[in-house]
Amino acid sequence: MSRATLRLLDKADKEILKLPRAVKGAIYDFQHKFRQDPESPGLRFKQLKGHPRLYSARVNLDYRALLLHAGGGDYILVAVKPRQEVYDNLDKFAYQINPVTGGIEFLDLLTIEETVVLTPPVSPLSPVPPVPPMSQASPVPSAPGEEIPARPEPLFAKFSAETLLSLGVAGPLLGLIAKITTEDELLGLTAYAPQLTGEVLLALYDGKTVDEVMDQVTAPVAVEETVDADDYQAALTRPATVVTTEDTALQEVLEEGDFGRWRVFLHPAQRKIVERAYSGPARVSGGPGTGKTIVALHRVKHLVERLGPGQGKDVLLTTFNKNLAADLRRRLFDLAGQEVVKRVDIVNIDKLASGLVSATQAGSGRQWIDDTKAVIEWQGLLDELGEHRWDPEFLHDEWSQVILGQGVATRAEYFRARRAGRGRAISRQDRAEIWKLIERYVMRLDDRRLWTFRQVAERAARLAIERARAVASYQAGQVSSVKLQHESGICYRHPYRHIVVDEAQDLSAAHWRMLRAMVPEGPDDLFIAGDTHQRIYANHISLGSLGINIRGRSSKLSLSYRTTHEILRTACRLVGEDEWDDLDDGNDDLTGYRSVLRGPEPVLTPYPTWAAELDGIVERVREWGGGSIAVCVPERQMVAEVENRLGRAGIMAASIGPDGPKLIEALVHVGTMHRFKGLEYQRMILAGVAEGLLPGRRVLAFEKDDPLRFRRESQRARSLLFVAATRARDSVVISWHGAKSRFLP
Ligand SMILES: Nc1ncnc2c1ncn2[C@@H]1O[C@H](COP(=O)(O)OP(=O)(O)OP(=O)(O)O)[C@@H](O)[C@H]1O
Repeated sequence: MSRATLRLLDKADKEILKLPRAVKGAIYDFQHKFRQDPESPGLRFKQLKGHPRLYSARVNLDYRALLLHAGGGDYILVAVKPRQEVYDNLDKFAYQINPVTGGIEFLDLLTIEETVVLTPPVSPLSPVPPVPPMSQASPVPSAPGEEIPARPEPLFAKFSAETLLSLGVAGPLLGLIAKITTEDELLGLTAYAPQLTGEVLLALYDGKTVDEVMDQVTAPVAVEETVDADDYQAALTRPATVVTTEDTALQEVLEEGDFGRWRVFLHPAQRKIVERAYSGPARVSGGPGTGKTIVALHRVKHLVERLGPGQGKDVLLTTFNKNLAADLRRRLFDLAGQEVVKRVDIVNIDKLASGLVSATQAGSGRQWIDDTKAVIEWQGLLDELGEHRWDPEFLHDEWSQVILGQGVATRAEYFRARRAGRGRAISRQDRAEIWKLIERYVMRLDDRRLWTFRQVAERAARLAIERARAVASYQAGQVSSVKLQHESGICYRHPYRHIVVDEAQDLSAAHWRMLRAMVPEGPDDLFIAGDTHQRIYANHISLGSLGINIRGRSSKLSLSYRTTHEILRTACRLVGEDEWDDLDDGNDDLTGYRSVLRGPEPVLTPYPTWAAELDGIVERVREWGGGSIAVCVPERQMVAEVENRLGRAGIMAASIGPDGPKLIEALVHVGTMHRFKGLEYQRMILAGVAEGLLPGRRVLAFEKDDPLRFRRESQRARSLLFVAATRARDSVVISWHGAKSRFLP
């Protein structure tokens, strides 16, 4: 017989991971032999009685692999079980093409029933030892005269079988679902049920209506075409069939356990976004932990593979800071290997801008400063001038966002410039005054040989635009290639064929103008991942007005893979009822944002003083003992205070700098909320969440005089809190001293 393909089904790995080491080793040899020739006599490959598509094959003396035949030479590994268990339980295996999603599903009712009977631990991912199946559990006999307690109402009694099926719940599980009465039983079921069944049931259990579940959970993964219930070959190619690719090393998946799952099992909603062909710029949004970064990485791999062999760096992958860029590089390497990484420029946005500018020698001999230092310079200037009408942050934002961001070059242009999202309206007279102050400020920076990153980005945008124009003239045959001698070398094409952006919500207008000019307009040019609820720098932009038209090419992810349902619910309350933009001229919200993970409720703890709160942090860290722990605080000097207090208690702590944690192996990482962008911890303490700290006193000062600005700054403070709370995988503690922050429930 000819060679066969073998893919691993999502969730099958969870049971396989619990098998004895020797069996896992034998699976390695087995898959190799099977791919070479399934009919090889040693494999004892045979169809299982009563299951036209289900086969067994020998892994070793005692274990058999269960394989689902998808047609031709294509097989899916759905389970590995003790030999006798397979033959004794043939009626406990079921498979289908889900009529709603068109994806292949395998149901190991044996494992599911075992898990449901036991009241499992809180997390559905926790390993569960086997116990007798539900059908065999006998009711406890009651003593004579003792009242028989009423059996609780099954959780899903009010939903008809038709309703559940229309939402995509797997038919073979309906009988068991009808018996479920507790949350623990439900979590047991969702641990091994097909993904959509679990998501639908948990959403209903959490109180969503059938219509909401249809819109938010089912519709995003439903297929448009009519599903042929027997065409497994067609089903195999659909995003809803969650399997490894044919060439994935199964052994690696099995060895890495949960850590490697993002590489091989994309959620159908994620896979659709990764593989779609877009006619222009596309954007993916979604709450924290929904896998936007994972999707961006898979998208890069997809684009590089589609480009075919080549030498150059055709794809740019960029993000907000250096630390995140380093993480993207590591992950892309894990996902796609060196050959793909070689084709991708992975660099944070300011480095990309400064690289362009340095190549032209512009700004040489200058020191480049960040926003914090730039605001200090503003303060210096205003003090010298005795100017009190405008505050330094306002002027810095006005200059950065309106003037540099839009490439405004003259006073006249500034009078006409759009100030969308900048808060209070300003008069013509105000603009004239502000323009004068900005001229003074730029002169001050020049005198001091300083350059802000905002200026660098603006210069980079101008250079990229000039270069794009030159390329266009060359391509139109108007200029010879010799004339195209650019400061950074000869350019006869745009620097990149595709650009993928992560953490898009924090890029400035100048960054976007630069990126737009670095890739030719056309199919799949820009792929943008971000969440405006997590915007922690003051960059409000509208992609459309910057030449990036994402209309009709936006998608949203809503299932969090990171945080538990409980943390997510609290975090959403922190965000409040405000309106959030969608990076364009519309609004975004967190509708449908959910998690199938369960855990303890976040703890909210008041303290009388900061000293008492510091003691509380020490106690909590001691109680947790280990795992990855972080403490985040609203202000910089509090970082050192937490670090010192932990140090005095003999707990090794390290602060998080602009390039990430200074000592990765420290038990506790401590940082300001800004530093937690993109990071992930098992347990988090959010300390100092008090009025006057979050929102800070500076923000509170605007409450009366400038309500628009107050709203904007409060929104940013809320975002900080939201980002911090959603870094935690398992537990969150929020504490404060004095009056608790108005953002807390
Ligand atoms: N399909 C998947 N399978 C397994 N794990 C996943 C999957 N998608 C995402 N994850 C995991 O979920 C976590 C969050 O993913 P990711 O960082 O991509 O989310 P995000 O939306 O970019 O989050 P944030 O907005 O908070 O930065 C990561 O640990 C990631 O490995």
